[in-house]
Amino acid sequence: MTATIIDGKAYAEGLCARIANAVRDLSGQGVTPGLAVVIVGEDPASQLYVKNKARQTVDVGMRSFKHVLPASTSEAELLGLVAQLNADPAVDGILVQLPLPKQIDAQKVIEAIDPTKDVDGFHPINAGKLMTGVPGLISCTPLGCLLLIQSVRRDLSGLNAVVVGRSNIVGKPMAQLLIAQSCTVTVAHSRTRDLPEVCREADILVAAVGRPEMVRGDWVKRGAIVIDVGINRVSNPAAGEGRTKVVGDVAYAEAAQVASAITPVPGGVGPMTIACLLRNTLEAACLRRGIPMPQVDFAA
Ligand SMILES: Nc1nc2c(c(=O)[nH]1)N[C@@H](CN(C=O)c1ccc(C(=O)N[C@@H](CCC(=O)O)C(=O)O)cc1)CN2
Repeated sequence: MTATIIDGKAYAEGLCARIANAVRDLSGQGVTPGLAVVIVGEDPASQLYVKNKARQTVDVGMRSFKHVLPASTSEAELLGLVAQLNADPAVDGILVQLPLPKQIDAQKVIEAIDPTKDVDGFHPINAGKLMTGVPGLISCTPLGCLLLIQSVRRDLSGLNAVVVGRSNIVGKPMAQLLIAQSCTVTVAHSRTRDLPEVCREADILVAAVGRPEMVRGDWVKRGAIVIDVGINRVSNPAAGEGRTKVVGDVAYAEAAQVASAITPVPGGVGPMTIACLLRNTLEAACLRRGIPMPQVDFAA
C-alpha cells in the first residue's frame, strides 16, 4: 500500500483563502478582525513563527498587532500588557508565543487572557468547553489535525483513535475532538505499557511526543490514517557537516508503506497551526459581535 500524502501546506493555503474571503465580507460591514501576537525574548524559532503569523494575518486582510518584549520582561509586565490587550476593542484575538522565559509562569499568563480573545484555545474555560461539548475556541494544532483527518475521511464514527502524547496543548484537546467525532480514543504516553501494540490498534494514529521518528512502520495498522505533530530538528550529516533537517515523531518512509494516508513533516500539521489561528481570530471577532461564523473549514 502506498499512502496518500496529506498536504497540510495546500490545505492551509485553501483555508486561508476562504478566511480572506470571509474577512473581506466582514470588512464590508465595518468589522476588521485584529490579532495581537506577543513574543518575549529572542528564541529564533519563536521569532520566525511570530513573523509568519503577523505576515499571514495581514495577508488575509486582518489587523496585526505585534508586541516584542525583551527576555528580561517580568511576569507583572507581561500581565499588564495582556490586561491592556483584553481591554482594547480593536483586538479580537490575543496570542502569547510559547515558550516563555523561566521567570514567567505561562499558565498564569494563559489564564489572564480574556477567554473570548483566547485564539490559542489554551484558557481553562475554552479547554472545559471543549470537554463538555460547548462551543468555544479550540487549540489550533489539534483543530488542524482534525481538519486534515477529515480531508481524507469525513465520518470518523466508531473508529479507534490513538493519541500518543498527553499535553494540554495537543494530546488532551486532540482526544476530546476525536471523542466528539464518536471515535473510541486511547491516550498513550511515556508510561504506556507496550506502546507499539497499543498503536497497532489505531485506525487513526496521532503522534505528538516530541521524539524524532519514534513511531516505527511496524507500529502502524495497515490502512491507518497517521498524523504526525512532531517538529524535531536533527543533524543531517548527509547534507554536510553541521547541517540539520526537520523530522516528525513518525518514521515517515516506513509508516507510508502501511498507512492509507499520512502527513509529512515539514508541510503537514505545522502550516495548519497558523491557518487555524487565523480561523479562530475570525471566529472570535464574530462571536464577540454576535455575527454567525462563516463556514471556512472545508471547501464548499
Ligand atoms: N502560543 C503558541 N505558542 C506555540 C504554538 C502555538 O500554537 N501557540 N505552537 C508552536 C509553534 N508554532 C506556532 O506558534 C508553529 C510551529 C511550527 C509551524 C510550522 O509550520 N512548521 C513547519 C516546519 C518548520 C521548520 O522547518 O522548522 C512545518 O511543519 O511544515 C508553525 C507554527 C510552539 N509555540
